[in-house]
Amino acid sequence: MNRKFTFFSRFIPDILAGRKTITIRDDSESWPKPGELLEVHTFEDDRWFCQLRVLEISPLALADFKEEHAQQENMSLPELRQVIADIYPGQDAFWLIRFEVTAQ
Ligand SMILES: CC(=O)Nc1ccn([C@@H]2O[C@H](CO)[C@@H](O)[C@H]2O)c(=O)n1
Repeated sequence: MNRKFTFFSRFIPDILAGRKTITIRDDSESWPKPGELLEVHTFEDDRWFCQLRVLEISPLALADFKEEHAQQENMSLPELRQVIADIYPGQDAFWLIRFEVTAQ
């Protein structure tokens, strides 16, 4: 049984088109392992929208966010910093999860 993972629905188009290939999460979502398949649902209404394979999970501090990470989110670096500050106010230690879409 593959585990469930959620994204805010505003990111669905970028994920399905392969423009967003990473997500940055806190410790509570640091459990995915490379190779694992995730059944991905919307955060808002729990609707399945794709399956992802985890390619990499690695620690990433706020101070180490780079343009390269923003590109993999299909955002500018200031946008990415703002998104993270909105979702995770006051936090500075994260996990980078890199993925590929395996079904949609
Ligand atoms: C419950 C909960 O935290 N859900 C999240 C958390 C994060 N993200 C996105 O991952 C990237 C880096 O965080 C950004 O694109 C975020 O918007 C998301 O879609 N859903």
